[in-house]
Amino acid sequence: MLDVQGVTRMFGQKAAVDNISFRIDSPAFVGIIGRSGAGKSTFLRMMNRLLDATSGEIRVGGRNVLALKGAEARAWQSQCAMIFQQFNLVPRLDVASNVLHGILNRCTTLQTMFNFWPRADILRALEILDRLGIAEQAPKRAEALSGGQQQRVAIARALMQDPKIILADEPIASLDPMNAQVVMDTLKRINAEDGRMVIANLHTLDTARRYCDRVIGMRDGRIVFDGTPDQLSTGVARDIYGADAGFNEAATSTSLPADTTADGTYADLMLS
Ligand SMILES: Nc1ncnc2c1ncn2[C@@H]1O[C@H](COP(=O)(O)OP(=O)(O)OP(=O)(O)O)[C@@H](O)[C@H]1O
Repeated sequence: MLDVQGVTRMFGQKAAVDNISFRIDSPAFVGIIGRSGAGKSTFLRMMNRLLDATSGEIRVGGRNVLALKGAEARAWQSQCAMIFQQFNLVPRLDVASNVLHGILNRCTTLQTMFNFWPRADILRALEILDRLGIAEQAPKRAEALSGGQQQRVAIARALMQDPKIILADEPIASLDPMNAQVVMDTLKRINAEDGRMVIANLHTLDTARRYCDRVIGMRDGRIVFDGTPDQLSTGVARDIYGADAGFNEAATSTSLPADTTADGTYADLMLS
């Protein structure tokens, strides 16, 4: 399904992503973990063609998507929708229009200028918002929503593209644990119900363990771990994060403890 072969991205003399290879054969939920600067975002940005690779291939359905040009490259970008830590919505625009922006590249300039969308597309956007539990927010400005709701709007916009793959670059890094859980549950549902592959860069081990079928650990641009969440022991995590013997897993936790209190006291620490 997805075959990454020897992908490298240089910035000057530095390899941000250094000759990485892996295959994903099913529409799995894959987490990429590693400390800040490990190369996680650079990889996702290459996959989505926001950034060119220096060398290597990413084969999907037999073709190398890194070599696609023009309209074919744009078509590929629709098939692998990306969501970002900062949501990247148009803040002053209503939620429904933000979702419809997922199909911007299929619309004429006039349609976009006058915010005119075919009825069928509007209905589909509302259907997607309803599925994600935020239909009642459709007429509101995006900026009026909470972070968790905004990220669900961004997921709805991605779904509007009907992508095969969803790339999520630290989708919960700006959210409190409660909203983080809602967003991760949403991504998991889309993965399980629709069979869309999800590849998510994650800062925290507990999230990777809880949601992923497979975890890839990156360090200094290289893959240093590729396995199941069960295989992600504290020792392995220590290697991935380049931490010393004093490494404390709690320092990468965003989970809600069972006894989270009404005043919202919980561990909200990340290793960066
Ligand atoms: N445009 C750029 N120009 C120069 N260096 C860059 C550029 N983008 C990324 N880098 C470098 O490439 C390396 C990998 O960065 P990248 O953002 O992919 O890491 P990351 O694992 O996603 O980290 P974070 O979790 O902080 O986002 C870092 O050393 C970074 O400084």
